Amino acid sequence: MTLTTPETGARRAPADDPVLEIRNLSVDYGYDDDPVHVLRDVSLTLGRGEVLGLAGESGCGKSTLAYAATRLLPPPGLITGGEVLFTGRDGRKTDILRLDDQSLRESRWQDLAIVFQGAMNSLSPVYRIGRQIADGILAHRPGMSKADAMARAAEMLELVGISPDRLRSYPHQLSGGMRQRVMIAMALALEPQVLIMDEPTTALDVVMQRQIVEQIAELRDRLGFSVIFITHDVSLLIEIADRIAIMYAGEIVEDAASLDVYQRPRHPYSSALLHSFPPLRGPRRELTGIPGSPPDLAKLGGGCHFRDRCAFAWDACAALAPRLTAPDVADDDPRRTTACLRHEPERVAAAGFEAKPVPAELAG
Ligand SMILES: Nc1ncnc2c1ncn2[C@@H]1O[C@H](COP(=O)(O)OP(=O)(O)OP(=O)(O)O)[C@@H](O)[C@H]1O
Repeated sequence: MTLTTPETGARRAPADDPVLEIRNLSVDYGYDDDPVHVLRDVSLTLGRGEVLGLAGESGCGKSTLAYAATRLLPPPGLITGGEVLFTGRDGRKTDILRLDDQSLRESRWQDLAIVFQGAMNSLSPVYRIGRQIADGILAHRPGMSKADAMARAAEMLELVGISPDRLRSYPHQLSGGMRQRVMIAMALALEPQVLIMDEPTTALDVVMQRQIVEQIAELRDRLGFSVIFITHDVSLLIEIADRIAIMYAGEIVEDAASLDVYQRPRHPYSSALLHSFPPLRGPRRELTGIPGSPPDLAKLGGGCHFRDRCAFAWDACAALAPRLTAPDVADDDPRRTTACLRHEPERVAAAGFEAKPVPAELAG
């Protein structure tokens, strides 16, 4: 699989032409006096044509981010701050969080489409899939004839590698992998510029996962849309993503080019996560897992939230919250960021703690 642009064959430069900018997004769950701050000041930029992977253990807030950024967050979730700026093909920026209902309905699926976890189970069992895809198209293109919508549905099925004969199939006549492809076909039918995929392959076996990931990469190369691909399996992201953001306890802790995350992780959590999943290809890595479990977001204190599970933590980590900064490693890509006090020696020293060097494992 290639991570190349169709026009130039060059690897994409990250985010110098942003299509989606999530800035300081914060989300609480609960309306009472003691809500849980699930996302805190999360910022992420998706470049045009880029595949951005978002990885982290279960419960770190990946789905919350996807739902909040698309204004699909169900109660008791509440967006408490931030912006989600979408840049259209004409260069105009709109803040999705501030769109009125009508504009939001128009924007959804046309600008930004979503395939959620278990989406394949949301197909109606009583209608043939051709009708379901065509209905989705007609909801946004009321002037289109039914025949044209059905022709478009056939075209979309072909695009995701399903024979148009299957237009007349009911969902139960398709395998799980085919149903998930139907959902991808539906999401792409209105030619959105951004596709958000939340664990789109988790329910599928490894072979099917791989086929679907390869297909998304191929479609992206062909059609030029941008993707946020969410998964807990960072190895899968190495296969598809140009850039990877690693989330932990509701915050981004590392954001870098995919190969940099894979070969040169700078955050102890990224490194630990890489050692939790077998790579899909390439040399085998020792699988060590991550000791302990993620913190309860309702009981987060100060300092670094990963410190109890981190092999490199020291007393500064209990007192200071790390900030996303350029890693303290010579010759690193200046655009990459990580949130670990090992990379903030001056701040640590200024706060009166001993500054510790970046360990060799995180400086390679
Ligand atoms: N409806 C809700 N009410 C209260 N807390 C919630 C609700 N939904 C999610 N949460 C909490 O928000 C946090 C983030 O959940 P979220 O589903 O976004 O994480 P995730 O990283 O996508 O996990 P997974 O990979 O399991 O989907 C979790 O700690 C979860 O307990």
